[in-house]
Amino acid sequence: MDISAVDLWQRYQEWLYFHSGLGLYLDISRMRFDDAFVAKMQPEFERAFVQMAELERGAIANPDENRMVGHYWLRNPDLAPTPELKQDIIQTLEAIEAFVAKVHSGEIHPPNQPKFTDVLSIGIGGSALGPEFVAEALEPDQAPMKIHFIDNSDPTGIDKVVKSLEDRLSSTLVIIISKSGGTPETRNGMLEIEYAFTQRNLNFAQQAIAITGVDSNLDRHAKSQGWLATFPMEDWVGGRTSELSAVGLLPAALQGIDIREMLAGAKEMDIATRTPNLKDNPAALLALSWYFAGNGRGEKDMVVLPYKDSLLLFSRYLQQLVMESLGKEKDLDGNIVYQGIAVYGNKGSTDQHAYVQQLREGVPNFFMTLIEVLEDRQGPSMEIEPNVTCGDYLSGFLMGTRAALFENGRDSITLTIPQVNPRTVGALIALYERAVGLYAFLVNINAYHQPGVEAGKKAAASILALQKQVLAVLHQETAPLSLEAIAAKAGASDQIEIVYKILRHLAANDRGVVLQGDFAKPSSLTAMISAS
Ligand SMILES: O=P(O)(O)OC[C@H]1O[C@](O)(CO)[C@@H](O)[C@@H]1O
Repeated sequence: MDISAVDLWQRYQEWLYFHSGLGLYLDISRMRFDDAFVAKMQPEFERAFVQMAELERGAIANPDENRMVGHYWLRNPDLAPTPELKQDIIQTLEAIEAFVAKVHSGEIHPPNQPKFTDVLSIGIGGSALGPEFVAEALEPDQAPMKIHFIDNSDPTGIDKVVKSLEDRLSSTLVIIISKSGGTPETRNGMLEIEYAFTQRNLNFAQQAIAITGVDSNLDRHAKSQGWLATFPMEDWVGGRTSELSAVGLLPAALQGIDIREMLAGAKEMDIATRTPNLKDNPAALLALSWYFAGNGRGEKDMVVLPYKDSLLLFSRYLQQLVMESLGKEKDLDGNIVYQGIAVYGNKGSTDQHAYVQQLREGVPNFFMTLIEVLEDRQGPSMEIEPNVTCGDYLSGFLMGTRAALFENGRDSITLTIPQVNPRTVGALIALYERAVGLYAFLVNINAYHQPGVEAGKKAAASILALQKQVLAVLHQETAPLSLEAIAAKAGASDQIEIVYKILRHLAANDRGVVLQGDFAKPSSLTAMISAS
């Protein structure tokens, strides 16, 4: 499509979406679809709008897990399918606010300290990415509490957090977030921090709270240990759509972020994205663009570049939301489809000095989403050059990248918000949640399960079970054994490579295992339990 500047300006105006309440613009004019494509997609969208309305009314939209999908109810409890669910949502929100007020006032405080000073949030995936994104985007200058995260089973990462908190560990409120209440990384983080508390004679239970599914292992553990509080994570809220449940709201409120405004922004966006009319529905416009870019098969990656440092983690947040929702082997009819859209990005203009070279000139396997924030900063800016500020440069870089990409046949979407604030962040979250939901209906997949992740978890569990067997074998021997012999004795002859890697890891960590031989030739190695 070779288009003149005048026609492009026309196309821009024809496709521009503007939400006056939020001051949000969506521009898909630089996606090169034509009218025939839109006409072809129209009936597909009509179907998707009907399916979406059913989902919001409480239909089982996650057939595998036999669950409703209710994150939309969180910001408008009146939509909940039963009065009980509505009441639960309202009560949880009120409980969060009451708890946070007591923490901020010092009514709830750690033993021997007048107030909690810090929050340590331990969780992974959907139980971390939303709170991390929001903390980075919205942390107030004078936050009443500073937040820290553990979102991995990496001992060095955990040590770093503990070290940074050291003197304030005694006034740190620890939140363990896990819907299932059984995710190993989160459990490990909890045990490590509990240990750090014990070593310092601190009482973990009196500084801990849990956000988890009712009656999960974590819920029972927290209650039996007398933790400060527990907050529910409803089974109809998926991890990656949980930012506006207790998972995201409690940490945000503790940091002094206005969570009612986040909910209000999301609610306003939900209303806009419920419109069953393609051109008036920003989520449908996004889904249309994604479908066009990747042929409805994810053939192109979604690069997300917010031109605002505080939105740095948005692409990481979207990576889970989009890829865990859309990355599926089978469609709803059981056909093999290998669906998905790969998402990556950090921020502009920083990334222009990294990989944008390839985007402009290299393999054209992506489409871009540029996120623009109209307000440069609060207060006036100095002039870098006559009549030019730093923010003008950032804006110029964004427009320049958009133009340079388009010139070279690379499509882009531009999303513009007036400011990064709780309302616009809530709206962004809601916009992408709905776009993912609509796109999933278009390509006929279940966006609300994650069977692929389970396979990795099971494999990891079997490796740890094998490690125990390997150690048991070694403890029965006094002479060094070859890897082959160890694997055979552990009943895992077909797993010799894993046995080797387990032993190499144990040997590298003073775990009582000695490996000897030529390290360039693993088959020459022998292992034994060290003498000491
Ligand atoms: O909140 P949980 O149950 O600990 O799960 C954390 C994350 O793990 C996953 O289940 C994938 O392993 C995500 O979907 C989820 O957000």
